[in-house]
Amino acid sequence: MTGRLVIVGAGQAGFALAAKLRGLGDSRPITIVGAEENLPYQRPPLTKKYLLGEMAFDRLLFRPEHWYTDNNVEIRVSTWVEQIDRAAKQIVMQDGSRLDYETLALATGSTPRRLPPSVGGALEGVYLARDKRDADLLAGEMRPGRRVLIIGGGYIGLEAAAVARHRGLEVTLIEMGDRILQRVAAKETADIFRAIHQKHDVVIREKTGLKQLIGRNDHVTAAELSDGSTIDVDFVVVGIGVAPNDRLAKEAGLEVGNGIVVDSFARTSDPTIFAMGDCVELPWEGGRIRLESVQNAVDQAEAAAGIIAGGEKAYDPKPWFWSDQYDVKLQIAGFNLGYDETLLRPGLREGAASVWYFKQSRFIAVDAINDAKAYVTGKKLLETGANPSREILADPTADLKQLLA
Ligand SMILES: NC(=O)c1ccc[n+]([C@@H]2O[C@H](COP(=O)([O-])OP(=O)(O)OC[C@H]3O[C@@H](n4cnc5c(N)ncnc54)[C@H](O)[C@@H]3O)[C@@H](O)[C@H]2O)c1
Repeated sequence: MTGRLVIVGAGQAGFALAAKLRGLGDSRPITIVGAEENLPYQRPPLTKKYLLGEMAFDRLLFRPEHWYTDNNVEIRVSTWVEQIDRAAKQIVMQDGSRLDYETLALATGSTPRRLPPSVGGALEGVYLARDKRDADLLAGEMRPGRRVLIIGGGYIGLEAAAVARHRGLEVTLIEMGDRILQRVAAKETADIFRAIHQKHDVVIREKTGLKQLIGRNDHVTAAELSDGSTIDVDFVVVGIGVAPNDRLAKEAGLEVGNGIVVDSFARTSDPTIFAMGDCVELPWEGGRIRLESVQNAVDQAEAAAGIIAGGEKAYDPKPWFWSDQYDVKLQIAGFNLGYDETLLRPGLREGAASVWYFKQSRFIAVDAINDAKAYVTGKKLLETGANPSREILADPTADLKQLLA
């Protein structure tokens, strides 16, 4: 029988790899090792329905416990991997125990950036929003009338703001960049989301960073902002980005850039070690990128499963993302890296719109806001490589179907 596949990381990518291999009929022994105490679960609802209390944790699990036994997938939770011993083909746990592998897969994900203790990051009442534990702690703080400061105007910050308003909290969100969503979306999309949050009484302060958090008895009570103002707060949510978990790979001497470097077959610089998901840097249009998304974790892991099982099909990323805030659904198809032109298309229904991205006149991505038709059309165009007519896009009464003719 083929030797053991060890998967380090029990998140979306690690689970998808094991599930796909079994789906392909591959029966080699598999062990998934994860630092969290839970069976693998979906993270996106943690800042949406789970945080709102509208979804029980059981519904977040990818599979119930018996799936792992039924499929001969050993799962070791609450287990921290300390080192990869490539010479011995073993991983080394924190307690010194070792596990042999024939093939190793690193699906270690990413870690949220923390506020340094020098600015009050270690005070009580300062939360991240990454895993179930964070979401449970945050949910306990979300009571009507309380004042929350959200640091960071990315998806974490905006989704947390929407939940907090839903729960009746007073919300201030600060973004140190020129505008919210600067890393991930165009100005037009940011303008729409700023207006939506302002309509829901979120105070959004852009070009405003944190000077320091102030505490009493070790608990945060106020925040001094970069513009010299001070606001009183009951607790703080930090959503200031993530960094790839590439330490194990780096220390094992694998090639690491902005994440673990892999080829289109999810292979690292060691042919017996694969890597996938948030922790990797992968080939993209002649360069390399890191994609932080569910789509990438699943699709890359599934492509890697094909390779591990003996196939030859390379991973060709087809990025898509989504975000839910209030009653607004943002769906993104494509990846807007390096865009030099955008087109805002108002939707026919109130509150619907789409932002189309171009790079050197080539269509590369669309943000669809409450506009499923724009999303589906954009996705299809990207699949076929067709360039949409600007005239049709710019005419809100034109049927997008024409673009696919
Ligand atoms: N719906 C979704 O797709 C979704 C939802 C939640 C999280 N995520 C993912 O989770 C990861 C983390 O999200 P995120 O929102 O933390 O990251 P992000 O990098 O997208 O946004 C962080 C924001 O914080 C700002 N910032 C950084 N330091 C700051 C400071 N000291 N003061 C004020 N602002 C500061 C940055 O300028 C940036 O705009 C990302 O990969 C994100 O895409 C995705």
